[in-house]
Amino acid sequence: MSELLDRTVVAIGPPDEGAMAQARELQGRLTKPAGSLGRLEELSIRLAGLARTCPPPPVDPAAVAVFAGDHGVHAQGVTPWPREVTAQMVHNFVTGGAVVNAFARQVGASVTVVDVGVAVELPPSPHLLDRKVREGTRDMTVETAMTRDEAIRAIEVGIEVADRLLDAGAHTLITGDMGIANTTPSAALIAAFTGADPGVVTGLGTGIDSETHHRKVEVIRAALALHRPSPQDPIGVLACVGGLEHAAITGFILRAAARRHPVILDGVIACSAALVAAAIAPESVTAMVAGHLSVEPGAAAALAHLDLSPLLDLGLRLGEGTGAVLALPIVASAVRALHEVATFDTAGVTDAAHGDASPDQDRRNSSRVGPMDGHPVGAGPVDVVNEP
Ligand SMILES: Cc1cc2ncn([C@H]3O[C@H](COP(=O)(O)O)[C@@H](O)[C@H]3O)c2cc1C
Ligand SMILES: O=C(O)c1cccnc1
Repeated sequence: MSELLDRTVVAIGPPDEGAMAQARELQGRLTKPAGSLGRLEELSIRLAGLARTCPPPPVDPAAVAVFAGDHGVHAQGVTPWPREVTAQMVHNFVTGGAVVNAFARQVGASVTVVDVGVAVELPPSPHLLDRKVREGTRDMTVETAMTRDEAIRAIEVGIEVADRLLDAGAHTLITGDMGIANTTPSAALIAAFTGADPGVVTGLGTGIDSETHHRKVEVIRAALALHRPSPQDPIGVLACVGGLEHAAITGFILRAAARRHPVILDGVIACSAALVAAAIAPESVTAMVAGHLSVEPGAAAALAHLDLSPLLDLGLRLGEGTGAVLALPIVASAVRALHEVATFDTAGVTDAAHGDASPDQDRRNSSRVGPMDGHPVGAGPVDVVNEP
């Protein structure tokens, strides 16, 4: 591996059972029926285990990193879009015009754009991190997409970007990607790690006809037959059939896990990179939050393999980080509940389990539930309860 990657992997540890037990117990005391927040309760407990404290820190601020790279396998006709669109979209990201920019503004997340392997030289921009490892991968049906060294250097780019964003104050990281043809290496990685047939985990990407889909599946079969990558050697798999942005996202996830911050996964590209991260460091899964379920069939296969369930299912098939950004307010709300919701004892609400509402008037008046006490009902305008 490399010194930086080694250090990152060694720092990844198990969830803190004590903090999880505390969060579970606190969820049971909040003024709501036990279990009524469904999967948000499980999520809050998991995030307490990750942070080793209950309640875990608020998820804001959040930062998206969009890793961009090109793909040699584009030459095999696996996508209708010309390769130039990767560079053109990078320009769109840095000028704030892509979907991920709009969605990130909606939720108050920052967007950082990283060139880890775009095939052409990009004009310098104060909004673009130039971390190009090489100008696109090689064609995986002919040779390995990357050398091992290139794959490791791209992983290190992801580690460095995670550090940069966390050091700048981000609490939650969000994965983003851009790379025309990148659903092909994603499906290849997913087939390699899950053992699923490429015909089952390969989707339509940006939108292809059935003839192109057939070709895409055969291209993936050919690459896997050529390299016979072993999941026991995750970096080898990544180098043979992955992409530079997949490698960077792998490093980004590993560093988030090492520093015990949540990382929200976007669609099929992120899910395939998450398989690489989990194969390198199984405990990194603790830090992963599945933002949404991409239409790409490989995403469901990867998430099942990781035992993660997606928060949203909106029929998205875009990438860039869009689905993960949309999930951010849900993750934030899950944590906020542990910080702000009153407990049965402090709020004077009768708990079905104990039947003993606290009648203590002082405590009731200082609780966060019932702040409208004292307002005559129906007598003119009433102050809003929540500050914005
Ligand atoms: C205009 C445009 C914006 C995008 N934003 C994300 N993707 C997404 O689509 C591409 C993967 O699909 P495929 O494997 O079929 O080429 C990636 O660039 C991914 O980020 C886009 C694609 C296009 C065309
Ligand atoms: O799931 C994704 O992220 C995705 C799906 C189709 C095309 N690009 C990205």
